[in-house]
Amino acid sequence: MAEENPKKDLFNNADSDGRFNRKPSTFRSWVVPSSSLNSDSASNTNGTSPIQSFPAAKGRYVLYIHLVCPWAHRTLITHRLKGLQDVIRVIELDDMDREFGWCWNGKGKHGWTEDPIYGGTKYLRGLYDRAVQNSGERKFEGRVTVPVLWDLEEGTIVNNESGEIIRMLYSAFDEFLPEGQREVSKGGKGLLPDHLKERINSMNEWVYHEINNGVYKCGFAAAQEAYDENIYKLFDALDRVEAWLGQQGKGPYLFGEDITEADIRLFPTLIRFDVAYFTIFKCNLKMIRYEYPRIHQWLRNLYWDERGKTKGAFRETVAFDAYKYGYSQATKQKVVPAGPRPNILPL
Ligand SMILES: N[C@@H](CCC(=O)N[C@@H](CS)C(=O)NCC(=O)O)C(=O)O
Repeated sequence: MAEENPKKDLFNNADSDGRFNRKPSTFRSWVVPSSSLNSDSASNTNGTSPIQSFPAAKGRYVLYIHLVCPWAHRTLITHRLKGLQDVIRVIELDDMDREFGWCWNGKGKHGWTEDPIYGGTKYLRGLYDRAVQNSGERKFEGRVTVPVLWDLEEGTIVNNESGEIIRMLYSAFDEFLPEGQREVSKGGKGLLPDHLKERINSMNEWVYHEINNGVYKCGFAAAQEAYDENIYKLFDALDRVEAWLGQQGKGPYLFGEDITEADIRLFPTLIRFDVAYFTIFKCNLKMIRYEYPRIHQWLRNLYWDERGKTKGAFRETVAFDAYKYGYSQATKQKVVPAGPRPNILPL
């Protein structure tokens, strides 16, 4: 049975030295506002697929996600925060097969058992194959990851790098949104305002390496040295966020009064922390709820949002039970932990 004895086990996440190394994403094109479309293609720096510009359009693009994945989660939060529900359709994968990867297994709210757009395949891999077949290859040979921004018109993947997808969602589709929801109308209060861009970029850098990806370097470590090398860096970085929130003074968000990209990128990791990374990924020197009072407050402000700033974009995209199950599955543990309870404390 494939589940018992896969030819290639996708749940073996560490390299031969026991370390987890996240590979660069393969598809790196951009959707741009239709008015600024430039037909030139530049060659890609990582030598994979060429970088192209795709015109923004309503109903043309689809975002494929899985609720467990924190990288997909940031795209889902942004999609919801921006109010893009009628512009970009979201399709949820509901399971992971050890040999063939992300799939539809009838467990999602729609009960899909195959790709709801093209049919014929139950695996996201089918879409990756379709994307490369358009450029003459037979099969996609890299890692099949979520999120994916798919173009229905050209039948290809525009981009599968979450950090880039969220940046497209901030403003590329604004022409289809009411004036008040456009990034430009928000001035200095947008998701990535000019005056904060440099500081946000520099925070992204360490948060990505030490926290977003740091939890994976601990959780997928298959050698003691690999775990030891990363666990202290992770908690040093969390200490740094705790101190950061102290210096910010008024908060309640990482850069003050308004939600920015920095919050969107940190939230998916920290909402999973106590319920999955602490228990299943052995990121267990401290718990957010007991040992990081400022981070805990920041997290609950976003989740419970009593100020009406989030439009439910954070809380309604969270799936605690899926995290407990999904990370247990990804680390080949047969038993799913029950706690901690509650999944998140009230404000
Ligand atoms: N750089 C990518 C990483 C995405 C990623 O690694 N997603 C994971 C799920 S959390 C995945 O699809 N893993 C499947 C695999 O590597 O086989 C991004 O940020 O979009």
